[in-house]
Amino acid sequence: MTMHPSDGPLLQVSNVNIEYRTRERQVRATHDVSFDVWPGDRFILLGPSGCGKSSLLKAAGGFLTPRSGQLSLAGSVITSPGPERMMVFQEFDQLPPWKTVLENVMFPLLASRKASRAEAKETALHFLHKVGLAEFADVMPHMLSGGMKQRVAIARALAMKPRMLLMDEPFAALDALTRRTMQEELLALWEEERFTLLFVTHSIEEALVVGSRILVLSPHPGRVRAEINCHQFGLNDFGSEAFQHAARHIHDLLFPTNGASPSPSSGEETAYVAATVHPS
Ligand SMILES: Nc1ncnc2c1ncn2[C@@H]1O[C@H](COP(=O)(O)OP(=O)(O)OP(=O)(O)O)[C@@H](O)[C@H]1O
Repeated sequence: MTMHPSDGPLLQVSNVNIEYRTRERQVRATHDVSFDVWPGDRFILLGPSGCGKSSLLKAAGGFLTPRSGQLSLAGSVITSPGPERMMVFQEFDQLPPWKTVLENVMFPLLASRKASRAEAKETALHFLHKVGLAEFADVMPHMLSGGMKQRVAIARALAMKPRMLLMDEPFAALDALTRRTMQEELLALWEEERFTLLFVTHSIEEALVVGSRILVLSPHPGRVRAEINCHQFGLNDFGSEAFQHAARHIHDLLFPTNGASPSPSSGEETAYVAATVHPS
């Protein structure tokens, strides 16, 4: 990581409107979404199905262009995918099945000409070791469990030393225990590598555990509902009163009752979560 926090946000998302147009219809996925991700942030996009989380992640990845507004990485407008933004998806089939685990991790390093074959192998083995899979380097992906495949995908992304790691519900298809372990491992990797993370989830608990900041989105089209600081929570806080309170608070933001706008900044709530709520 070469950027210093004083250099400004790493990712700037400004008034982004994303639309999909098919022959039959036009779908507005996001409306006027703005947020900043700073170097070293673990920034979460949280919201119900259809609020445009994946669309925003794809736009940050350079896989789609917003109808209006813009996304910039370190001041340069994002117009296409690039090796400095690596993506990890939810699906277990993101690893080409004809390549071994090692070849899978080496592939982006070789394809982007970032490393010679020997360097790529060394880096790939280093990151496979970090995710606990060095012994599986010569195995084919179909012989791995879902969690192991996700670990390979994470190793493959981190091996590129990206400026930003983009993760689209990477643990959503895993069983609860594996999901918890993977969250733990991701946080341990972050402690070591301090990468900048943009992470999509629809789980409030996962957002609070994995994130340092949460952008809460409301659906149809996706709008910013609130921004919440949550760096104080870790895996050991799951059952704590403060954690439960923060989770309830986010739940109320996502599902306001009687159309009322919840007020997060009143009284005792501020002791648990620092939030900026945006008017609906
Ligand atoms: N390729 C596409 N063509 C047309 N509409 C799309 C396309 N991709 C997404 N959409 C629509 O855009 C909206 C936002 O979708 P998106 O996948 O970004 O939301 P999401 O919050 O990630 O949802 P989920 O949690 O269900 O994945 C939805 O209404 C969806 O139907």
